Amino acid sequence: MEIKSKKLVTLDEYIIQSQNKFPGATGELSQLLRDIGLAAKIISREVNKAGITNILGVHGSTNVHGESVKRLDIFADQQLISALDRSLITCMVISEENDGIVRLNSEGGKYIVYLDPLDGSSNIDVNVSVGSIFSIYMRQPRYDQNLVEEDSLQPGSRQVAAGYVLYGSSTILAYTTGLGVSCFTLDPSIGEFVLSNSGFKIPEKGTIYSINEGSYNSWSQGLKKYIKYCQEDDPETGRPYTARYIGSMVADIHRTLVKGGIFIYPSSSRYPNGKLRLMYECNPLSFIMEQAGGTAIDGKNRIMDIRPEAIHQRVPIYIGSPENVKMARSFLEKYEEETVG
Ligand SMILES: O=P(O)(O)OC[C@H]1O[C@](O)(COP(=O)(O)O)[C@@H](O)[C@@H]1O
Ligand SMILES: [Mg+2]
Ligand SMILES: [Mg+2]
Repeated sequence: MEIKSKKLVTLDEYIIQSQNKFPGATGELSQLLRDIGLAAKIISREVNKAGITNILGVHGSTNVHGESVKRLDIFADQQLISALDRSLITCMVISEENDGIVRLNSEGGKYIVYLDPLDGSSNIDVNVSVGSIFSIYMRQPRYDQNLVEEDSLQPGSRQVAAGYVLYGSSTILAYTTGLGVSCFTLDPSIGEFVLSNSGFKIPEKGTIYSINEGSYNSWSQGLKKYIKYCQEDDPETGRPYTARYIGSMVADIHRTLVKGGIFIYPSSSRYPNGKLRLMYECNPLSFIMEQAGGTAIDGKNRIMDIRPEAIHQRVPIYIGSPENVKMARSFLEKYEEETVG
């Protein structure tokens, strides 16, 4: 009997095939994505054996947001930065774990990379999925080639690529260069990310809502009414929406992409501008979401159109299936008008 096995396409092969479609491409962005893929494998290996290697627990420092840093946060940060530094393509990195801009050895490098090296750190010690997020920009062409702040503060619409790695029951890497979303699964037996889905699309509408309901009392009237709407019977299914909240944004967004629905991190009295960071959480995941056919807004406006003012700035986010986000927005608008009027 003839056994036909499906041809596996690895991340590296896929990146090279995609690059070959653009004869003028220098191959630098492809190299950068492969560097991130390599760092992701090392982080994945460490996450998987975290319980036996003494890498769990706190590092003892706090980051720029005043959050307690975990050892795995630092490990992931170092792996990603050194992978990016090796190939001399990236001039600077901005990471959740570093207060300022990290300048790399290649001052003339074309690319600027934003990183959330380990997303969902509060879940590390309890064996719940965590992730890494990356967002890639090009520096502006100019004669003096000086690195200036404006290079690091470009709106999300200028991202040239973005993606995430989810260290879950399997390790998944998803990325976009603006031509759709491609997903890969790490096959531990061969140590390679293997293509599992290209042209990934989110359902137009879903019946899952995802929000930390602990801060209910400080939500806006419109948000309270929208969540109440989600808890009532949906006219199409005859049932209320399902609530799901993991507490690692990458994992919550990955589920939203696969199943549809909405993920919300709103402003509240504790976090007047929301908790999540524009440049290394919201912009890259919004780019992925839009490329998969979804929507991402701050309550009113498109996340990727926000003009950033600071590298660690926060923003509220409503992200997911287009119909769900549209409905949430209409509730926010309606009740804002009533409050104002
Ligand atoms: O515990 P909360 O307030 O619901 O916040 C959860 C959110 O915070 C984050 O953990 C922040 O990410 P970091 O772990 O990278 O700081 C998101 O992943 C998640 O969506
Ligand atoms: Mg995070
Ligand atoms: Mg983090």
